[in-house]
Amino acid sequence: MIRMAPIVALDVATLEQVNQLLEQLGKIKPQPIIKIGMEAFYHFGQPLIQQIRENGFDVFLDLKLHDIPNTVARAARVIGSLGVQITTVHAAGGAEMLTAARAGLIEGATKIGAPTPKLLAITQLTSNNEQILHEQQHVALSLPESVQAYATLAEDCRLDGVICSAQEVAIIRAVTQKRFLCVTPGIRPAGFETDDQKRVVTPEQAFQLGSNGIVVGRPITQSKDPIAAYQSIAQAFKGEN
Ligand SMILES: O=c1ccn([C@@H]2O[C@H](COP(=O)(O)O)[C@@H](O)[C@H]2O)c(=O)[nH]1
Repeated sequence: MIRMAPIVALDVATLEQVNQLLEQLGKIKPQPIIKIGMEAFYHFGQPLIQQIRENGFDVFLDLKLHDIPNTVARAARVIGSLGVQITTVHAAGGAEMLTAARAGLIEGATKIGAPTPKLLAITQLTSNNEQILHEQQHVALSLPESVQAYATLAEDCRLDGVICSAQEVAIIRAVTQKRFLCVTPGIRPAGFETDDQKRVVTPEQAFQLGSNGIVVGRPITQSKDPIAAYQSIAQAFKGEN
């Protein structure tokens, strides 16, 4: 089974913070994968991706595309040409949108002669729970059923995997091929604040539950010692690059 090194979510607001974290994380071997989300990308854009790649990190560009198929295909084409390793779309966009995202990504990557980034579908955000699903989204399925249905849809559209909570990995494995990836945010080492995350697990639990990769932000980036925080999480998850 693929076990990636923990992915660090670089959700910070200033270049000073970015540079400090990259300098610290650059000392770790194997180097973590760096996740650029909306905040960092909207602030610093493509030059930041370039900078991170030049520093030898793999990049997970987490822009969670969700729009009409044509718009998503065109955006994915751009993302495919950026040389990133992983990117995301919302499964809720439906089959036509997911297929368009994949096609756009392949086109963009082919244009620059790079490998096509892994495309992962967001199932249900780890900040959602049953109550939100039923009372605000008016979804009749249970949360695990909804996640499982989105995983099946993503696999049918030939995506590489999904973003889910490690709590749902087993039910996804029950209906997907072995190579299908389950990458899991909502990670909190024991004793940490859960913040806005609802479906949380510890790094140890994520490993036991069979997650292919964990995404960790605040427990590392807001730590007084990000290197020690990363290392302790990496030891618990036992990922590789
Ligand atoms: O369902 C999802 C999808 C994406 N995320 C992203 O992961 C990190 C988690 O950060 P923490 O600080 O460890 O909570 C963040 O960038 C989210 O955008 C997610 O949490 N859940």
